Amino acid sequence: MSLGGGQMQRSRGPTVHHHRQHSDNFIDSSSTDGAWLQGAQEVGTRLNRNLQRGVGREMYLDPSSPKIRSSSLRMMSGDDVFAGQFTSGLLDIHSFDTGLLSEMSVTSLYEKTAFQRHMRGKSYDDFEPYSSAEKIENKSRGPSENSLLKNLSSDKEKANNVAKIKVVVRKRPLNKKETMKKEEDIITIEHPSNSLTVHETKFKVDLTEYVEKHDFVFDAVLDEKVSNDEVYSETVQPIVPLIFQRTKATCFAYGQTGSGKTYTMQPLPLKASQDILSLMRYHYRNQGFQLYFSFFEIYGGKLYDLLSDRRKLCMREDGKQQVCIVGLQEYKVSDVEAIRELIEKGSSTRSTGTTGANEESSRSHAILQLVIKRSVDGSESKPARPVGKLSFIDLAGSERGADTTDNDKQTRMEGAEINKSLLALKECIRALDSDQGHIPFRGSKLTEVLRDSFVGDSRTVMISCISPGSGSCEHTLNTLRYADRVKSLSKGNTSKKEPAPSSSNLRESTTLPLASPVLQNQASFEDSLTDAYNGKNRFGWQKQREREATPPPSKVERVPSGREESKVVASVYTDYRESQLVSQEVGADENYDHYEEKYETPVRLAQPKDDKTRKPDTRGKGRNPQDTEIKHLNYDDELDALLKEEEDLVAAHRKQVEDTMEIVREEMNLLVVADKPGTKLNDYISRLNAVLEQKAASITQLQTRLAGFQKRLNDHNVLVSSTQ
Ligand SMILES: Nc1ncnc2c1ncn2[C@@H]1O[C@H](COP(=O)(O)OP(=O)(O)OP(=O)(O)O)[C@@H](O)[C@H]1O
Repeated sequence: MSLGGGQMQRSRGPTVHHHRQHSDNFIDSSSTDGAWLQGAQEVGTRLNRNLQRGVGREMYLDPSSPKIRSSSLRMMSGDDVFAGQFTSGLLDIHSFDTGLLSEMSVTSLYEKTAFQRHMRGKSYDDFEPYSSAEKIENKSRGPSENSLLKNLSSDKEKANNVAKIKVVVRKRPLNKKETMKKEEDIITIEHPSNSLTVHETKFKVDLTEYVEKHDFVFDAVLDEKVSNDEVYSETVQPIVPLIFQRTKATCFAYGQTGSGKTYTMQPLPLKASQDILSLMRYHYRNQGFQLYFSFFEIYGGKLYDLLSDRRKLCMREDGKQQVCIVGLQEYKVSDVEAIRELIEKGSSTRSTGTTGANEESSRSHAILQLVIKRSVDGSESKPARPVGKLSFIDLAGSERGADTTDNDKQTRMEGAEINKSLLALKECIRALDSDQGHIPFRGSKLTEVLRDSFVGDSRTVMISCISPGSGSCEHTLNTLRYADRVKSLSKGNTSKKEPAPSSSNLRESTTLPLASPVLQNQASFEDSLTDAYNGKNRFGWQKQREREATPPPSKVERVPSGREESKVVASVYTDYRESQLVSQEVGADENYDHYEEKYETPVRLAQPKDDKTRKPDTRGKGRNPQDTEIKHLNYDDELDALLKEEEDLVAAHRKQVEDTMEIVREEMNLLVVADKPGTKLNDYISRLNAVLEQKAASITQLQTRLAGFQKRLNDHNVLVSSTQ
């Protein structure tokens, strides 16, 4: 097997690691600041210092989150260090004035094919993604843009083949802590097949060490040498053009604390914004598209606006079951610089805490949304209505629920909430991918908020982040199993079972080809509408048109475009009272783009699991209670199966411990009898004790998880009985 990335080292020597990406607090422990905005965002951090000074001080004084430690504090404490220091990248940004550049026609862009090149391995520097991106935009024919336009030029048919769910795994390099602890890199990656193997060290009952291999296959597997730019071109870039065609796309990172979720997610929105703005500027020029930005977090089941002093938000459902986030500030943005500032501002306000694995660990799910709107007649003077949405979710660490070392009440509550939402998210994705009529979005706040991303023409990209160290083996396997389950039900593979661990069980890839999402060659927006009307859009375009007469959301802050003004805008905050009133109005008017047709869709008749060809009936309006019951039963069955699996796991572990203890007792008896000077009996006993402790710890963890499952099952039953 050719080893991509970190070769597993069975020797105990220092493990070689790659350190291609800039990270102050990675490997070099002298600095531990920065998570969401780390490394590549230093430039922005410096630029945004004034903004932080002006508005950041009260943000972390929220009494409802006593454990929250805002990174604003730390950033502000470093003012002296950064004052007046700008990198050349930043100066480069300012040396360009996009407004003065003449716009290049799409045709001429296509002619510049010599400039088109594949992003992988040749992308612009990770250290200054924003400045580089800005330069590319201004040059009008940089790789990012051309890559996008290339997508646009391909056959439209292929767009329909873009997988609804794409599961990508990213492995980070060993960090300094792991290296110091002499942890081995236990992940090997094989590139052409996108397969990955976890080498888990285990002990037989006679305490002989052996390695168990767990093989997985995903849509893409990215090793520690892959840059953030490459991550972007592999994950989000292909779906950017689709959001101009009424697609709701969601990209989220999943994985244990410290595995690189924030590091991975943080640059993506900005890169996506860059591409969106380029498309608006060149491909959809003068078609009235506008880009809106919002950023909030879900912490302990509550919503907070990260761009508005962590103001508490409420989620309400209107009469048509549309979710409105009351009070959420949306910013109209028209240049990358403004977006960067907003990202920085929101990130510095996010709830973080310190864990053993990560100095600045995210305690919340952060949701950053880019909404494309379009004014009714294509002119910017008229109110805009939402067209498509791209949501980025940086999830809290996946292992929080099983975190037994940090088990104060608040952490346990955080863990319970996080577990609940992760399970609910998985259920929604699975339902979504198997075209089920019923999407269980009520399972958690997270999925409720993302409700409109789970209906209609949606796309989901899941980036599973894993730590390579042997000390994280169990969490890594959990992450990969979660990812595997999300993927395994997609496109004809209904197996829920994870592969039996062995060295030769590499499964066939369940993935679809990584087709570029494609739009019609130089298609106009009107062309897209025609396609939607012809049945490609499950929302029903007719209704959409009727609703277009509805006034637009008045909660949107009108942001003047241009670099100078954008800074002002980023720090403008409307009066709380006013925004509440306006937001409530918005909710009442239901003037957000509604896709109520989908929500009113009757739950379809349960179909045989192997019948993949039948499509759900999304046209009728009637609701058959019997069908609903069947659906709920199916959902119950799934949860029961999950629970059963978990119980079996616990039982298996318990049995293993009992067997081991039995053997230990027998062995000890023999050894005690045979003990003579030099038999190293004590060594032997302490090794046995270590094994027992390890087993006991994993049983405790499993029991905690089991309790979580049971609670969710109860919640679920309550929910089912209340909806019946
Ligand atoms: N691919 C990578 N290359 C270099 N450094 C990385 C990479 N991934 C993560 N890191 C570093 O690892 C540390 C932890 O990463 P990060 O904060 O993104 O983890 P996380 O999964 O978001 O954790 P949490 O769930 O606790 O918030 C950071 O210092 C980050 O710079």
